[in-house]
Amino acid sequence: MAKLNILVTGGAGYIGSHTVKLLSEKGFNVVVYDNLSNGHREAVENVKFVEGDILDTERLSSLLSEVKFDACIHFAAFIEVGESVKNPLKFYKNNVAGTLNLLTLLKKYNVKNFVFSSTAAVYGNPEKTPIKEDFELKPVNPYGNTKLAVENALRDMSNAGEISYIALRYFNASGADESGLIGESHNPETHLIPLVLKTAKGERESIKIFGTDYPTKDGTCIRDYIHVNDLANAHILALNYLIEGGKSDVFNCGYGIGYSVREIIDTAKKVTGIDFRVEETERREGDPAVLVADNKKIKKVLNWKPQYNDIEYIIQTAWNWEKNKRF
Ligand SMILES: NC(=O)c1ccc[n+]([C@@H]2O[C@H](COP(=O)([O-])OP(=O)(O)OC[C@H]3O[C@@H](n4cnc5c(N)ncnc54)[C@H](O)[C@@H]3O)[C@@H](O)[C@H]2O)c1
Ligand SMILES: O=c1ccn([C@@H]2O[C@H](COP(=O)(O)OP(=O)(O)O[C@H]3O[C@H](CO)[C@H](O)[C@H](O)[C@H]3O)[C@@H](O)[C@H]2O)c(=O)[nH]1
Repeated sequence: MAKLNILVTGGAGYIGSHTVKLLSEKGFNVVVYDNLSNGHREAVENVKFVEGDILDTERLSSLLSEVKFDACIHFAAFIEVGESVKNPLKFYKNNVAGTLNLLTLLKKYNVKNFVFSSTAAVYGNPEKTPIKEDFELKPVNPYGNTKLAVENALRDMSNAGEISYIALRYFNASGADESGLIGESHNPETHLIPLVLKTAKGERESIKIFGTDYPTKDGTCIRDYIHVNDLANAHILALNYLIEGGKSDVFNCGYGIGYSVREIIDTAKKVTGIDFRVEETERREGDPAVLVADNKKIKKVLNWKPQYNDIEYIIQTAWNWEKNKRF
């Protein structure tokens, strides 16, 4: 059977590059389309790479007319919540206008299957935990609003028969591939685990705990950290489901287990064997106290099975990467 052609926007980024590696291993023919605004060319050395922007209609059209794609997995976006509050237009332009441009061209070239990177940020400050997909969607920052806007567009397009899509609402992506060849490398880095490990490495003086007065067991925020390769696998399952004719849907991606900021720091000290400085500071604006996924739906419908659900393994793989980063 001929290999299926998959367009991966933002494939040179953190989650994208792990998914691209798995797609290649599973026998898909991958083309990465990325403008390298935050991605790394070295992260996708073994697949076809096109440097381009999702807002660049000409470049994208030329690729779509050259290759007949069976599906698109769309990671390309700006991701930093704090920056989205300061510069919302930049986020609406890239995450919403960019995605609408991509969807317009996919429609023109008859690419009907679409997997979208959504986020737990669409839930805002949920009243209950764990969070189910049918909870109210009320983002508390522009980043979350841009992701919800795209989810809405996809639902309406799907209802009109224009597309079949899966939106995956990621909780906290973390860890790195065991090969040590790819891993998380954001600039600036704002995510807790890489920042903690940079502190262990001596690259930063201390790790700051943003808020110790949350209504949680130890006063710090709780998150659901999912290994990036379990997330990558969710994309493969979503893709196969759509290709086999599955109907459009939305799924949480998380383990359903929460760890506090203090627990992450303690585990990092254990895994690295290094003691480092921890500072307790004010809350960071807009951080919900607890974000933990109810993952029953993705397990049931896509038969997703977590393989790396172990916080020590997650931090160990992130540490292996952090010590020997290639980019
Ligand atoms: N990291 C997380 O914990 C997390 C959580 C929820 C959702 N997400 C979503 O997952 C996706 C991937 O996140 P990530 O952590 O891998 O981020 P990342 O920044 O590492 O990857 C995003 C990639 O998209 C590219 N890109 C951005 N704008 C582009 C454009 N206009 N045209 C072409 N390429 C463009 C960047 O160069 C980068 O390679 C994003 O859509 C993000 O919103 C991430
Ligand atoms: O130096 C730091 C960095 C983070 N934190 C805390 O650690 C937790 C995790 O923070 P991250 O920045 O690593 O991740 P977030 O939960 O804020 O956000 C991530 O997951 C969200 C979905 O849950 C969104 O998708 C978002 O884009 C993505 O960055 C939060 O309580 C945060 O306050 C600290 O205490 N100190």
